[in-house]
Amino acid sequence: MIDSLQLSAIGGSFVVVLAHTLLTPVLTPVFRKAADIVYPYDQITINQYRGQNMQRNELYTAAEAYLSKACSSRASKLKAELGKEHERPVVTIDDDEEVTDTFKGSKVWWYARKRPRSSQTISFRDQDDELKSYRLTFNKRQRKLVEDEYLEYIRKEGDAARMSNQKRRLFTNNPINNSCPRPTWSQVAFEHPSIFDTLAMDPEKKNIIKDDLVMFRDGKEYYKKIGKAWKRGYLLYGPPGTGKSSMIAAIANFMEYDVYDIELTAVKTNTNLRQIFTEITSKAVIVIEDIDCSIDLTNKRKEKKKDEDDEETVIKLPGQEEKDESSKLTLSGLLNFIDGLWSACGGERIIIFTTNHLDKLDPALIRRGRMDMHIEMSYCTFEAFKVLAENYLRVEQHELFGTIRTLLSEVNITPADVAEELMPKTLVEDDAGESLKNLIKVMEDKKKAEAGDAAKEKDKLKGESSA
Ligand SMILES: Nc1ncnc2c1ncn2[C@@H]1O[C@H](COP(=O)(O)OP(=O)(O)OP(=O)(O)O)[C@@H](O)[C@H]1O
Ligand SMILES: [Mg+2]
Repeated sequence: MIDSLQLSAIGGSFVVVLAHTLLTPVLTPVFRKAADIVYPYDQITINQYRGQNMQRNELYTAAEAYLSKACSSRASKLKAELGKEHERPVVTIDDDEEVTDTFKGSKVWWYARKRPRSSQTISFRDQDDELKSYRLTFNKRQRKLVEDEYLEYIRKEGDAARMSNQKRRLFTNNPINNSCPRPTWSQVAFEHPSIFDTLAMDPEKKNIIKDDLVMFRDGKEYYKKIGKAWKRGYLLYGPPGTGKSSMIAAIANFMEYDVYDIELTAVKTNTNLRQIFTEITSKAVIVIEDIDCSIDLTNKRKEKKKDEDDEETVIKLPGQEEKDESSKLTLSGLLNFIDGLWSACGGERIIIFTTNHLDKLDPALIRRGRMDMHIEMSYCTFEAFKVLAENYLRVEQHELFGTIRTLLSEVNITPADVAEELMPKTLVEDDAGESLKNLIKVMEDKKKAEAGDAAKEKDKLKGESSA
């Protein structure tokens, strides 16, 4: 009979691992029965990390949030930290403290444990020299209720509490060097204010993206049914200042996910990449910005014969020596995390690449299925301008809108440049007409400059052909 279990949540199902038996197998049934009468309880241990301490155990995180919400009032030893938006301190039960909970009329005991990490244990979190866990104790008769219903209930309630309590976080991977040979993450509170309403782009396009995100968020069962990992890839491309980073923030805010901003140049090998990926929890937006600057794929591809396998292409990091073959990050390594076997670890993840140069990327990296949706962030259209005018000037209509519409169809101006002109020059100034006139002047100057450039180019071509 198993009396003590270790438990982890992996991709939606619980895996029960035999930890040790409190009663030895040699006990006779009669003796066992007597022992059950003396101590009729079973225990489940929920460790903070699972799998050689490589991955966070999401059941632990959920239990922590659940206990904070539902049981902390019954504990006498508590710890407090600031929650979302610094609004109110969030109180959780302290280490070595026990609280009780009741589920469907049955009482259970939660005990928060902490013990020192042994020197042999591998950790990618150098700051953690202690292993934490919860020990859940319950009457043997409630074993089925706990395993089948209570733990799932804890996970759901805990996840909901975590979302409403916790500040969302922005993670970035630290560079690997002699003093820090293993990949680690740094984190800060994610407080970017960009949302879909403030994003300047065609409302129709915006709605398509929002619908796609909602489909993804609610699609756990669907993804399972079709046998696909629960993840979605978006490729954002367009010139600088068209809102790619703002779109990432809007997606993260819309989904209420944490953001993992991966600095590929700080990753040296496929092993490092695997280590940082396995640390990422679910409900995450994984971002690789300016992917064309982080990696150099095209030159290598050109050197390769056409029929060679794309996926063996070496990703050459800036400054990395050609001869440095031992420490390399390969395209196959990166693809493995986007849609290989490792991509299914964690679940509910959005992967976003951004680039200013779509043509510089290897087609293997951005093919549909890997990057499911390609989103062009374009120069400012009239529809996008109206969003900015509403946000910055609080005007929906103005007599100058007609002129602006015409100019926007004639010159390429980024939403960032339009936003700059619409921004009042002083905090007290609130003259929409003045800001719109400034914008018109900037666009007219741009138009003249472009016309001058075109004329010069024409003259040059004429000169060349007559020579
Ligand atoms: N589509 C947009 N909607 C709203 N604001 C925008 C938009 N595009 C740009 N901006 C404004 O311009 C600033 C720069 O935009 P952002 O950083 O999102 O551009 P980007 O496409 O990521 O540029 P880069 O390619 O240089 O990284 C933002 O802080 C925002 O204020
Ligand atoms: Mg950007």
